[in-house]
Amino acid sequence: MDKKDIIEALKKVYDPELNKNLIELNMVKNISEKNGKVKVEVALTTMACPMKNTMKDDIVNELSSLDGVKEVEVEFGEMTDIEKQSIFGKPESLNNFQNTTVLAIGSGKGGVGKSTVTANLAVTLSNMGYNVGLIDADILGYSIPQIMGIKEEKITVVDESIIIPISVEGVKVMSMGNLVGEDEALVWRGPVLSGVLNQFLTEVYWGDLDYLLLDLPPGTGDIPLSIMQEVKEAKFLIVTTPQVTAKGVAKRLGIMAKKTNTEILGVIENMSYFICDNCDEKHYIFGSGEGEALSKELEVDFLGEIPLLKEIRIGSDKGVLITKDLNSEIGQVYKQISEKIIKKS
Ligand SMILES: Nc1ncnc2c1ncn2[C@@H]1O[C@H](COP(=O)(O)OP(=O)(O)OP(=O)(O)O)[C@@H](O)[C@H]1O
Repeated sequence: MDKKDIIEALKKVYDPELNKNLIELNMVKNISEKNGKVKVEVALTTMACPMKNTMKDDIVNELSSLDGVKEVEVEFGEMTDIEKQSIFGKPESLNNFQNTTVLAIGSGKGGVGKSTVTANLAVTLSNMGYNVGLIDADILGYSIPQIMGIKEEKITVVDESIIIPISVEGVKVMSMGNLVGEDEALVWRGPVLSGVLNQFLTEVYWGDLDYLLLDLPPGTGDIPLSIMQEVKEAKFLIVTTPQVTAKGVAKRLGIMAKKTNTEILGVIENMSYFICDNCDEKHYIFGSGEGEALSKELEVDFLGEIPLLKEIRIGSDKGVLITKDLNSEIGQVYKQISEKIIKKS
């Protein structure tokens, strides 16, 4: 039996998601044959690949049709990070973002208001006269279109290759939510998600930006890590709430940033206090001082406290940005935080 025949047969087996054959994708790591028994070792982009069984069946079918093959064994392994990058690409070194400050906004826990803070920071920076872009890097759990009132809008693609972001309140926005239907089931794999983010970074026509904000998924998963490792220009902002539990998990993100030598611009505490309608006093209902304590523990700046406001919640439910008016009370809170960011970036 000639190995060349086996390779030719494997060229007929495609990764259904990537639409390329196994040889082209360099997925076949080893082929052995003894007395009509063929063993093929295949490296997948992830062991959780939902197409594993389909690929196995295809390999068995193709190889069984070769003369002399009596038995086919398929063994799966996983590609190395470098091999994955050769398939999905790496973000370019942000060539067209030479004069852009990239701000990656992360949190430990979900629900601390990171997306709300990102959207309002973007609008505030834009109101202060800067050119601002925003990438919803929470590819599957996107909420930026809802918060910014652009749920119904669709991204424009010119000449099948130039992707034009949506403009809202002067901010250019790119979110998966404007590319797919709201309830569309997205069962994507880690490397594919990173691939989408790379595309957002490299294939979208952003023009000249002063600031590019990335709304990260919560926690310390693949996306925050790949940004820390690959988007060297990114500076991190950590959003937390006054609860001790939120601080604990946010700290892990900070530690991850430190380990990867990623700059942390500072910590923002959201939902810090509630101003009572009747007595006009600040009530620290979730506790106080945890955001500042986190910044001290991470040895980074504390950038400010954002109040818990009914209007903020209503605003994001309705897609109305509360910081549209830079001179409003909340507009001023965001302006002060933005000024600190500008100074440090
Ligand atoms: N300062 C605030 N005052 C009142 N409500 C707020 C405030 N910040 C955020 N919210 C509300 O909290 C909810 C969660 O906010 P958001 O979606 O921004 O959180 P998140 O941290 O991005 O969550 P996830 O990471 O899980 O997507 C929303 O309903 C939002 O309107």
